[in-house]
Amino acid sequence: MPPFTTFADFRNRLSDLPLPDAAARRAAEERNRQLTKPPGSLGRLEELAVWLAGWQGTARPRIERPQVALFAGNHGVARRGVSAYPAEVTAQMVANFEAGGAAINQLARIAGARLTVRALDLDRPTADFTQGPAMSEEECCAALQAGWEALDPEADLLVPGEMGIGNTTAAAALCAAILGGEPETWVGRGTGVDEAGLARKAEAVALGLRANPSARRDPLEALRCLGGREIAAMTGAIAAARARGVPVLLDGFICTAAAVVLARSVPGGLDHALAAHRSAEAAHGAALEALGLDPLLSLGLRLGEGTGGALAVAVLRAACACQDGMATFAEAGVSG
Ligand SMILES: O=C(O)c1ccc[n+]([C@@H]2O[C@H](COP(=O)([O-])O)[C@@H](O)[C@H]2O)c1
Ligand SMILES: Cc1cc2nc[nH]c2cc1C
Repeated sequence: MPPFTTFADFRNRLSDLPLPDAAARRAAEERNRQLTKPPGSLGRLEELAVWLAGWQGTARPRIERPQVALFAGNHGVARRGVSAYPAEVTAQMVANFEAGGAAINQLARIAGARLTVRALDLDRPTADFTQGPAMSEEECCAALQAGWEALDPEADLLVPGEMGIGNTTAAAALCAAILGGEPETWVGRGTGVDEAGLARKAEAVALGLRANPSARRDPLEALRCLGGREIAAMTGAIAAARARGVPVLLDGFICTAAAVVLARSVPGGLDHALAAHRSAEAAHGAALEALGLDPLLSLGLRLGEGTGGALAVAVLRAACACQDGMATFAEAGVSG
């Protein structure tokens, strides 16, 4: 397939989306009813098994090849004192991911997930969005395309992850433009900024909305004007997974902002996604609520990198193990 170079190409690629298999869902519900437990006693695990059954087209779904697709990008807005860390940390952490020394390397390993890392033009930060658009449509499409291509054709579950100093400010601006509300309600402590840093973040978001009036008109335009390359790449990867019917576990606030773009630009675009966790970033709960997503975990994480998503793979595996391995009442001779 040719790479998309316009937002229209991107939308076209998502015009005919697969639906979950209703017969497989019913078969999974039927099997679930026969397993040796009181109905509903495995709580959300039961819903997860049925949900996965729909996407995998089988009553006994399994997670065999999960992928954590990690993207890194640099942000012009980082020059405005909106992060507790300098922008060089983005590239330094990419080296750390490649050497196996970051949190996500450990969590992807114990999740049995393949970790792929894609750094996007780190020596060419996006433009400072308080002065005008962060990216051209061409640049934004190149990042969407990089994300689309990063999805492993053999993956049966995707966890998008990100690293980008300053990106909680970009994510806050995206949420404000697409979901509405005041800048102050969307900014949070990120990597750990103080009160003054928080005020600079709110100001940057307010200036960004003023400097980019087109951002409120269209979610992909918001992505171009206020987002960043790693955010656009996550949108592209989540979209590629949707086109292939591969389930997605969303990570923290920045990943959720990338998902907001897709949810609000393509009908049903996020039907294949669950929220892995609610991060400690103040506005993450509100962003999840706007998407109608109820997070699986809440562990106070605020790291990004796909860490919350990688942790939640174990929850999906647990749902599959029970659905597949439990005996039925008839098999076990247990009175139903
Ligand atoms: O995932 C989250 O909810 C999350 C919350 C706070 C910070 N982060 C990570 O921290 C970086 C952004 O923080 P900041 O303060 O530089 O905007 C970026 O690399 C994210 O992966 C991630
Ligand atoms: C050290 C460090 C690691 C990170 N991983 C994701 N975001 C990060 C931000 C910092 C500062």
